[in-house]
Amino acid sequence: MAAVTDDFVKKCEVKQNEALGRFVVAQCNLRAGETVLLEQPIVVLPHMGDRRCSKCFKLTQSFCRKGTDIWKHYQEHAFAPLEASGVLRHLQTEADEDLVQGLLSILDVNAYEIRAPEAGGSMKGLYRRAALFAHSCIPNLVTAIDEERRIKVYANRFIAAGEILYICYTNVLLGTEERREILKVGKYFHCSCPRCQDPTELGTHMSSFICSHCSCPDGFIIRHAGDGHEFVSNMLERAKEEIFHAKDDIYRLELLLAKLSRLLHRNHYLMLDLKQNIASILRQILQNITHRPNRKVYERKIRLCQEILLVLKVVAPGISRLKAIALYELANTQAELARKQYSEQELSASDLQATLEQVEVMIRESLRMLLFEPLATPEGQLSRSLLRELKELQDDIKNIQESNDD
Ligand SMILES: C[S@@+](CC[C@H](N)C(=O)[O-])C[C@H]1O[C@@H](n2cnc3c(N)ncnc32)[C@H](O)[C@@H]1O
Repeated sequence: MAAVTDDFVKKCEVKQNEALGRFVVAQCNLRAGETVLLEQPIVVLPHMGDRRCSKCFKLTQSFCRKGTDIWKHYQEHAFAPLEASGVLRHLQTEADEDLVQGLLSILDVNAYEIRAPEAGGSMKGLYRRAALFAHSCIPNLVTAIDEERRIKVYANRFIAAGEILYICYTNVLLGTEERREILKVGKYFHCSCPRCQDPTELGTHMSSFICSHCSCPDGFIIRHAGDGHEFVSNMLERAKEEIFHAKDDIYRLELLLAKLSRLLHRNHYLMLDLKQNIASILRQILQNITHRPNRKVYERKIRLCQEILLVLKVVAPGISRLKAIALYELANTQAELARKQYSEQELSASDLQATLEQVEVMIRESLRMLLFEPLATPEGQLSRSLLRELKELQDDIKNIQESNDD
């Protein structure tokens, strides 16, 4: 039996209908950030093709599971009872491709992606209760999985008793057609959440094109899901390939952004993808003091973070990890630029103070969202270092104020 806290039993009710199958409803009002579930996985699986140690879950060249505690545990609690019951003998003759495929698809539909110990790696975990939450592209829950592979599910906004609890099975920064395709292929349903039904994607235009037939400065064509024009699909595929091949070449990415800005709305999900890639390369440039970046590099990163945040505020309302990180990136870059300008005497002490005070507001907002993350996650760790940065920032502001007063 998976280890769970009482939260789920007290705050949630499992219901069932034809459209969603089983789903979960709030039994009481829930505060933003309130935990509804903490649960250990019942099964953890490597990604297809990966070989991982069953004890430490690190990638391994050879299987090293035999003899570990988990091996003995499964031997005692799973293998031995199955063997004693005679089920295995039955499976050896009856288990066919359909059965195996069926079992794997049950795992795909219900399992959560777990970050593996090494950077960029991932595994899958099956959680008995967390698998019951329905999906929406504007969810009211956040999920976080810590280093012990325990899942925490919490409200991203106030939720009234009786509301259906939704997580997002896909990436909120994709366009409707892409999100729907992922859900259809991986989860076997057609999403008809309010965002999917709105061709403007809540006014963000994350799938819209620039209108080439008129000269209006803000003319664009809204793409209705399932439009299916071949030349549009081909054009998007080509753009995806070009983004892929540009890798982390910032000049190619900027050129591509300029080129695609004649075809795609500035908030189109491919434009956002490019903007995120460029912002992350700029972060590396700014972190490397030997680069001695000029003011334009800071300003470019600030602009990109602002543009990404404008979209995130709509598609990820309430508490959001993505929004918290983008806000922190923005705040951090603004503070660094202001300090640089002050040291080069381009900014007065009072202007520096005013900018740092704005930065403090942003860091507080970012922290407010990250504080709900479990400590044993990269975001939980970021929240702790943000607490330290906030303290240093406040000391800085105080010092500047005192020297201004003198
Ligand atoms: C992780 S399971 C959720 C629990 C599932 N409803 C059950 O009864 O076990 C995912 C499945 O739930 C259904 N589902 C979840 N969210 C849905 C939605 N927004 N619209 C339609 N079906 C949904 C789909 O069948 C999907 O494959």
